[in-house]
Amino acid sequence: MPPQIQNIVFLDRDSLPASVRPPKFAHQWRDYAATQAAEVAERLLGATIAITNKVPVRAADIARLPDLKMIAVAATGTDNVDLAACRERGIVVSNIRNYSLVSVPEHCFAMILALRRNLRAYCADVDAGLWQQSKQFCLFDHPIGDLAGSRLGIVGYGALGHKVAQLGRAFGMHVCVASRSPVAEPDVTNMALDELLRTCDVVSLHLPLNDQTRNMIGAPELALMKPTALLINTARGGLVDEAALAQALRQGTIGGAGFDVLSREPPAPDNPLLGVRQPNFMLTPHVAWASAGAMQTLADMLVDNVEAFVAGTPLNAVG
Ligand SMILES: NC(=O)C1=CN([C@@H]2O[C@H](COP(=O)(O)OP(=O)(O)OC[C@H]3O[C@@H](n4cnc5c(N)ncnc54)[C@H](O)[C@@H]3O)[C@@H](O)[C@H]2O)C=CC1
Ligand SMILES: O=C(O)C(=O)CO
Repeated sequence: MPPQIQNIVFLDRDSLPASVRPPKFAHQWRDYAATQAAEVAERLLGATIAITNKVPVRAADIARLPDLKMIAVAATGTDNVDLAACRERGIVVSNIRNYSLVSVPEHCFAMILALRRNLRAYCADVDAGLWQQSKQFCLFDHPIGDLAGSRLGIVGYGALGHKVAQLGRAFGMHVCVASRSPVAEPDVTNMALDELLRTCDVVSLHLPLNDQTRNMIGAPELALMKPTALLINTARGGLVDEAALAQALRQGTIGGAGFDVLSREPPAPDNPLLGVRQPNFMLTPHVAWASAGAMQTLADMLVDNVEAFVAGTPLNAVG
């Protein structure tokens, strides 16, 4: 029997500026630069393998795609795919693991250091000519903190949580973890989420978005945090109630926040966090993963996943 030709469709090719090698099996490949939610089913018609970075593939799409056998997610997070509908239909969903273990933690610490040392406020002062008017050699008008000796709280202790903890220790921070099961590591203090929020100086989120974690940080949780504490979110926007965070930042009930993700991306103009123009809030456009090296590793792993599926030995299956 001749081998079946796989029909591969990449829904958002422009979201991965890296070289994607052709898979080593008979196939037809179609790229779309970007795809709107309403176009998904039509574009995947006849596809056996779908590739998506962030385009949603929902139950209603899956119901219209009898040929679909695999969804290769070009990311770690699979919250854009209806995993239950895929399970029901026997569609294999794979993700990319451990590709950004340098890029994301370094992005977290870029934000933590910038916020703790008030770099945005100082750079704005220099841009506004305030240093030139200073009566002494330095201009000191915003508080600066050190990381050494402070508490780093990590929520979700998987691949990225571990790496962020390692960097935290290198900065002399004491690592506290809120995870689903206690961590047996001598230099980690296990805590319930409430205690972690109450006692940590920096809180960094590293867990997937799902029905259990959606909006897990809302007004009551933010109210537990120290007025000097920083909240860092490079995981998923839906983990945090954005209106409640905007209010906490405006009222100064937390020290600051560094976010790389929002509940909807690209964000709607009325996203409450877009309106927070304060130096103690930093927002980056979902690029923590996007060092050139991490993106190329991801692209290579993506094709590994597709090849493994076609060989009958799926890799990184989710759900
Ligand atoms: N901003 C960016 O560019 C990137 C964002 N991400 C996000 O980071 C997330 C984490 O990535 P990894 O660490 O690689 O994933 P991972 O699967 O290695 O770790 C996730 C951890 O969260 C834990 N967890 C799940 N539910 C929990 C709960 N309710 N309470 C406490 N812990 C819980 C899991 O047990 C696991 O240890 C991804 O799901 C993705 O959404 C990942 C890569 C890049
Ligand atoms: O890998 C992920 O989950 C990301 O968010 C990067 O796209």
